[in-house]
Amino acid sequence: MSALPYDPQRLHELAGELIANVRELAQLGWTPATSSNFSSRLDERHAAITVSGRDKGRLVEDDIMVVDFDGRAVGSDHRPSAETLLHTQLYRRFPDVGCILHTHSHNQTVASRIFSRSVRLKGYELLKAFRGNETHEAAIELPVLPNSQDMPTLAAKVEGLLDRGPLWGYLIQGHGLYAWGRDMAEARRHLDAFEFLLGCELDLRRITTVH
Ligand SMILES: CSC[C@@H](O)[C@@H](O)C(=O)COP(=O)(O)O
Ligand SMILES: [Zn+2]
Repeated sequence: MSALPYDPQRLHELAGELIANVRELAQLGWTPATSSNFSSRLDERHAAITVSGRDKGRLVEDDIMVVDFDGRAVGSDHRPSAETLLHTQLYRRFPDVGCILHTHSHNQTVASRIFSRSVRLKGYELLKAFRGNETHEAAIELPVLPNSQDMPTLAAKVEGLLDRGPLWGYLIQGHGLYAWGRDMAEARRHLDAFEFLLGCELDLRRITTVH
């Protein structure tokens, strides 16, 4: 029996899934210069999360560590992602959140600087990619938060947003996107949909500006 307070076999499986998915995201250019961080819920008290500062395009199993929901390293002395609190706050608050993906793509970064408070996504068939949306006639808000290096400040702003209604993600100004879901597949779907729709919104802005 393992002395660890989590299931090491489950950690191994989740690490494999994180590594495979993050590699794809890195190949898309969404994790430049060691940016971005990723996690999966391990159980009701622990998450597997990327070690801070690692090259997300070249992750190996040692680059995935365990934290408890207070953000403390468990079973290793690695330093967890600088933004661990933005992950653990979602795991604590929503028992059905199973995976959180944070990326710094070009579209996400540009959009986060152009749209000041939120991006309203409306009239797209792809809105149905977001859990709970059945029709393109819906509109969803992607909030934009001011950036901060102070994670408790950022996390408090996120809590305020979460109090207002359902969210699938948020942008941080000049920084990137957080998206989540019940599992990796759903979190990827939400992340991919946000990326695609932000690209559309940026193109629409360009076209409108040219004419
Ligand atoms: C390399 S700058 C990006 C970081 O400051 C941060 O925003 C980020 O996404 C990655 O931080 P990390 O501590 O590796 O999880
Ligand atoms: Zn970041």
